[in-house]
This record gives sequence, C-alpha cells and structure tokens, in this order.
Amino acid sequence: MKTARIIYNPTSGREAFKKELAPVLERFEVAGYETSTHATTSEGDAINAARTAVKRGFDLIVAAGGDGTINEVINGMAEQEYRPKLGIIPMGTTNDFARALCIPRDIKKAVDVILSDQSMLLDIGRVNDQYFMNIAGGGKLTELTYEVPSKLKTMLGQMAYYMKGIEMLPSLKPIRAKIEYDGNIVDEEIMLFLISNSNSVAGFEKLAPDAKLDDGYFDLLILKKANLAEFIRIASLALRGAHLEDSHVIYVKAKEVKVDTDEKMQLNIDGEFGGMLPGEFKNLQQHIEFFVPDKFVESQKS
Ligand SMILES: Nc1ncnc2c1ncn2[C@@H]1O[C@H](COP(=O)(O)OP(=O)(O)OP(=O)(O)O)[C@@H](O)[C@H]1O
Repeated sequence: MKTARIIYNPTSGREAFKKELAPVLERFEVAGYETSTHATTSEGDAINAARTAVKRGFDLIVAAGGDGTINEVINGMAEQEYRPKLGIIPMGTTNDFARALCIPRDIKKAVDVILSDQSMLLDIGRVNDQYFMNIAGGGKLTELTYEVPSKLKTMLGQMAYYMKGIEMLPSLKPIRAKIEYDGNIVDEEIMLFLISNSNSVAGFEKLAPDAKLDDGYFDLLILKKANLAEFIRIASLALRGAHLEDSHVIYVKAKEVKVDTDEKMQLNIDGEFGGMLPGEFKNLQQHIEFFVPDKFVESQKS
C-alpha cells in the first residue's frame, strides 16, 4: 500500500482544515493510501516534519497551509536525495504558490488534483542555505508581506496588504545595490528587487508575466530609484501587468543572481523574513515533483 503524510498548519488562513480532515483522510484511504497526519505546532515545525516524512520513506507528502507552510515543507525536502511527490491543499490567506499552480482553493477540488495523479517536476530557488518555491526579494516594500498582522490577513485577505502598502509609501527610499546576474552587473540605487520563480507574486498575477516554473530560470525584476509619484504610477501599472516597459524597471531572466547592498537590506523569502542580504540565488531546475491540474500543465506550454 502507498503511504501519504499530510502536514498541515492548524492556524493557517481561516483555520478551517482541521474540520475537513476526516473526509480528506477518507478520500486518501479510498484511493489506496495509508495516510497519517502531522499538525504543525510552531514556526519551523513543518521543516522537521517534512524531513522526518522523507526519512520514513512516505510515497507522498501533502502540505496543507499557506505559502509559509509550503515553504517550510520544501525546506525540509530540498536537500534530501529521495524527494517524494508533493501535493498542496491551499489553506492560507494569499496562497500565491497554489495560485501559480492553478490549484483550486476548495479543499475537495485540491484533493482531486492530488488523487488524479498528474505531476510535474518544477524549479525551486536556493538563497544562501534556504530554499524558496515562489519568490525572494528585498527592498522596504517587500517587508509588508510579513509586517501585516496575520489576524488582519485572516479578516481582510488581500486588502490587508494594500492598506499596509499605502501606509508604508512615505518611508520608501532607494538603496544602492550591486546585482550580478549570469555575468551581467547592475550597480545603482534601487527601490526593490524580486527574484521570481512563478508569475504569482503577492496577489499580483502579472508582475513577472513570463515566469515559467520548469525552465531553470528566475525572472529578475528590479525597480530603480523612483520618487513617490513615479512609484505609485508604476505600482498601478503593475496591477495590470503594464509596468515592464517603464524605464525604471529592469526585467530579465537569470539562472544565478548575487545581490549586495551598501546599507542593510532584509531578505524576503516566500513572503517571510529570511535574514539579511547579501544573497546568492541559484535556480534548481525541476527539483521537486508537484501534483498539478491540467490547467497548469497547459499554462506552462504557452
Ligand atoms: N501551530 C502553530 N501556531 C502558530 N504558528 C504556526 C503553527 N504552525 C505553523 N505556524 C507558522 O505559521 C506561519 C504561517 O502559516 P501559513 O503560511 O501556513 O499561513 P498563512 O500565513 O495564513 O498563509 P499565507 O502565507 O498564504 O498568507 C508558518 O510559516 C509557520 O511557521
């Protein structure tokens, strides 16, 4: 019999997964999986839970939670030689990565995706000694993803980010950065940089429109020094994916990126605080196999 380990965060998003656990377990059992669960207890616990699940040789791991939980599960798997297939049940607030994979928010439909057994090997990123599946970045505005209190996210969802973003606008300032990517160098004042693996970033679906999840490349987006009015104009262009032509924006593909800054800059990894720069980023092509729906498979072809 195949074995599955469900690692879930009982505090994610609207805290609904526990109530749905019994029918989910039943569906896995009916599909022929001997299934057990691990409820995470604190920050970092899903890393250990995933590492243990890999060592115990589970055929399948399911991460039920938000981007933070999926990131931790990936950090527990990425360094291991044996990496079981990974299923995702989106239970967070923004669920950027699940959205990038076209995985439905509905629990039953997300389980359908896993049990339909269609999977794809996808890229993940490594920065210093941490891994990310969706995005890494730096610059004051990127801090808002963890500055927003989780209670507010639970109550307001995406709107909480916009409110906090507007509140942060007056404190944004450029920082001198040296960014090396695949042999090229950008050395100038920047507002922020994003190293994106998928095209779904902080709820903006068109921020890095060309990103493909299995091509071995990051999409590197740099916003150069801009004043407040310019910044607001570019942010509103970004909402509809029209920012790439702006002269303040650099948008390229890269396999490896190095970033160093004159002043201290925090590193954001998949929406959470990830330590301080400098950082060396490397794309690990097709490193983890995810269950994905037809819609995602089609989107990667176009
Ligand atoms: N039992 C727990 N109590 C408190 N925090 C936990 C617990 N289990 C896990 N966590 C932490 O909660 C963090 C956030 O969880 P997660 O990303 O799953 O949900 P979210 O913040 O609601 O969703 P999103 O990241 O999509 O907005 C995780 O990074 C993890 O470290």
